[in-house]
Amino acid sequence: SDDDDTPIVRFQEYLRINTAHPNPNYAAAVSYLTSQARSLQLQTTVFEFVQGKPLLLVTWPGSDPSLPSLLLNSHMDSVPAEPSKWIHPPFDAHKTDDGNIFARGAQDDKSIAMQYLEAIRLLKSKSFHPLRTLHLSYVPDEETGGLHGWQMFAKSKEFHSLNVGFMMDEGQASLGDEFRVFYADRTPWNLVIKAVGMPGHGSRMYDGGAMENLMKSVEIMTRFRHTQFDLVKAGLAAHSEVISVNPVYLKSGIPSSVSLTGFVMNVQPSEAEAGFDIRLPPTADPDMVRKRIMDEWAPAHKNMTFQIVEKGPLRDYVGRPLMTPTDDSNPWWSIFKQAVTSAGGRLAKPEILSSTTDARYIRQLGIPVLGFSPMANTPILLHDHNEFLKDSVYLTGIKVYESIISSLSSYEGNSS
Ligand code: MET
Ligand SMILES: [Zn+2]
Ligand SMILES: [Zn+2]
Repeated sequence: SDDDDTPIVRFQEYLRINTAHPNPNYAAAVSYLTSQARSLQLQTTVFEFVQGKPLLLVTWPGSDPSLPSLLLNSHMDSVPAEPSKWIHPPFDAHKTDDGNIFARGAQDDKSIAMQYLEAIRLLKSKSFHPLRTLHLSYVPDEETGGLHGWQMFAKSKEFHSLNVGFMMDEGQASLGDEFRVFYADRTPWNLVIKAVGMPGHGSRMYDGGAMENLMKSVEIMTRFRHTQFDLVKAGLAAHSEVISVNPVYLKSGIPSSVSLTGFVMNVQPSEAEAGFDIRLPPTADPDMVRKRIMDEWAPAHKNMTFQIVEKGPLRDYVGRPLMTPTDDSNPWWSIFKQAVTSAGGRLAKPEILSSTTDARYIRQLGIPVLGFSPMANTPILLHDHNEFLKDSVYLTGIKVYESIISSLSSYEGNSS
């Protein structure tokens, strides 16, 4: 019946596929999206740059395939959810009487994944034909940093052959009436620092233990963190404009029994480590941060070691910061803005995203990318408990993409 095949029901079906780490069910997601795309007579291709991590490309050929194409991206994976902390199970996609659909991924970013397809459905029902070819990409591994997803895709001849002129990726919900739009991200570094020191009896006070060495570093890092956070608190910078340094784990101590009463607590360990989520804005100087880590945060003369995993680029191949122009120098920006307006939407001032998306891998190639998830009047719940999206907000987003796709794909200009 009509009731069990509506845009909302299809959104719920996609949300019920558990693609949360550490075991995202990519096969089920690809299969569902493929069947949706085929039902719209779209072409589908699956790439598998890394075994078990498929990437689905959906294509709506334009009437002039020689023009640079458009790409709308979303990632299939989600961060984990703690079901016991949710008021509705995170993979039930339960819809409340007031229309809120609860699911991990409802905002980040399964909404846009399905809105793209629903917008195409509307356009096809109106016999719209794109001039430029439109691609949708459904990618793995975003939440872990994209090393097995977009990092590989962006380097591939398969991507190059798509001749992408402009791309859109995920954005973030907006508390107010205006949609938010992002022209840059911060780049993540994962930093692990390790300290070693003399082990000893738990009752002894001595200098240079591993825990002490680690904690001294953590103090120094905390001071740096405050210099950055103070700028934000004083209103001198946005979160996205400073370098964030946040501890995400501490690990040390003698592995021992589970019960506290039977727990050995009288050995000072000989090794201790801490992990940090660091985010660098596009204008940050990575060498300054590397130098600080070497000289102050994990200095070799204090027997400390460190490892940085740089999850993605900070600059494009010419050495410019990864920022997409949001002025008249970028025709895609003007078309996008006009398309949102003509769908009845309003845009907030363009921002840098304080978190990170796969867009950095595509901006590195010199291709303009805007981050956008049309969710106005919505609490920002990505990665949080009880992530939800209201049905009416979701449906409005489909109309917004209908306008965006129709405008962008009709653009005749020959600028890439
Ligand atoms: C660690 S790479 C980025 C993953 C995720 N989008 C985040 O911002 O945390
Ligand atoms: Zn996301
Ligand atoms: Zn996320």
